[in-house]
Amino acid sequence: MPPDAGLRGRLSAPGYMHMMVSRPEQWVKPMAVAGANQYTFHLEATENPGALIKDIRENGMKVGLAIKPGTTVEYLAPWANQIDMALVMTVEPGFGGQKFMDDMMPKVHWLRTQFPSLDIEVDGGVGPDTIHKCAEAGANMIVSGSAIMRSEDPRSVINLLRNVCSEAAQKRSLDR
Ligand SMILES: O=C(CO)[C@H](O)[C@H](O)COP(=O)(O)O
Repeated sequence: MPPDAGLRGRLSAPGYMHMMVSRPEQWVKPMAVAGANQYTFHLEATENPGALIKDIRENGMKVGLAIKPGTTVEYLAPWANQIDMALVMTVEPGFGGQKFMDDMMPKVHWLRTQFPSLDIEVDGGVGPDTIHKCAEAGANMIVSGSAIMRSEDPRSVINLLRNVCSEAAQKRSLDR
């Protein structure tokens, strides 16, 4: 998205930016100016996550922190109390249509156990066949591309994904 002032308020959904880029520091200001509400960067892409978190907040955005499949959740944990959302990638970043990695679910489960009120997102290969695993592990935000776009009934897929997540969240809150 090119830097363009004034998107905030004109977007029908929050402007959540997932920056799969190197040197994420350089896009904070342009995204804020463009109207982004949340800026998610990859832990692997910066040498100073603390400074970047501070900069994102000072630019009026919420903070998301993503980890690639090869990064263990212990690297994210020290930042968890300073962020709004943890993003566990369930494919290698790059392109849609890849196979969901089941073995990322222990990361989600661990984060949910340690940080009950943190937003936890999964991204990659999420659809009707995999959503139950994500929701049961504790994800409350999902990214789904192919499963929706390739469906003959995208609306029903979206509804299913939403319902599975909200039922799991409701169950968790009753169990607490
Ligand atoms: O950007 C991605 C990977 O880099 C996402 O995984 C992708 O956009 C979501 O698509 P899909 O549901 O097809 O995995």
